Amino acid sequence: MALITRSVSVHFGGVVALSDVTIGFESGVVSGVVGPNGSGKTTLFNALAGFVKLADGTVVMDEQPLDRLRPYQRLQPGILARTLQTPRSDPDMTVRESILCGFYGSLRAGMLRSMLRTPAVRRGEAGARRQVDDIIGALGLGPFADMRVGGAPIGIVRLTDVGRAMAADPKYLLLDEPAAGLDEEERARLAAKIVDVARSGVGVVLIEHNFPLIRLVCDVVTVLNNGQQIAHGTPGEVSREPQVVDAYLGKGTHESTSDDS
Ligand SMILES: Nc1ncnc2c1ncn2[C@@H]1O[C@H](COP(=O)(O)OP(=O)(O)OP(=O)(O)O)[C@@H](O)[C@H]1O
Repeated sequence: MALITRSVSVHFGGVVALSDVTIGFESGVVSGVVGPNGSGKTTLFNALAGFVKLADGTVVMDEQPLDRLRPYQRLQPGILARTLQTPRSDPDMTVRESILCGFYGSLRAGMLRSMLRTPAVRRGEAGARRQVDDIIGALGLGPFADMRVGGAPIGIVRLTDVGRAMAADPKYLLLDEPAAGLDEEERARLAAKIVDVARSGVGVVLIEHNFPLIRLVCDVVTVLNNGQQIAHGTPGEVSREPQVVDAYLGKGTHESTSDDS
């Protein structure tokens, strides 16, 4: 099972944001996407989620083409979830409420059953609350659970956004720089949870600038440059590719990456 872009190109006027990109993001795997600023990483997520028009190519999930599905049809609980580079949680919600929102679609029980609070509705809510507690615990958000998102530090806001996306129980989880602004401890917890989620069968795709984090969590990495895929392989393999070093990692990193596998 995989989420695949096949020969995808995206243009913004004269700007070629993606050019003939074919990548498969597999279930149960953490796939990294790296590249310099403006290389097309977020556009790739927008192409997967249906937020941009493809100039060419197609997006396929588990052998089904997604091209006719609009973003709200792709970003459904149990299908696809994503976080944005700049989280957009409601600032007046608490961290716990915000994560609980991730369950919203899977809890939709119809107005009448919800109003009557039938046993099935109550069981669904209780199950969701338990899972929220698990996510809060795994991401270390316990001390912040009742804090308003609007008053929380950026690292907590970002982790809340990741928690909300995880709560949607997606088949594929797209994380756009989720570790930006996190301290070392938060990053380590996030890394462990990402790997956990992938091992439970979810295909996790991670845009990340921090290469040590990529090494820690990613099974495979794709490197983009100027909208083109310039490398694909394990973190160790791609970090040894001269064109990746030149385009992204910076000269002088050959030595520091050479003992990696
Ligand atoms: N809505 C848009 N309209 C016009 N140009 C855009 C739009 N979105 C992206 N671009 C351009 O497409 C190219 C790829 O941008 P994209 O945001 O995908 O890169 P990125 O790798 O995610 O960058 P960053 O690391 O800075 O987030 C850039 O040249 C960018 O300026």
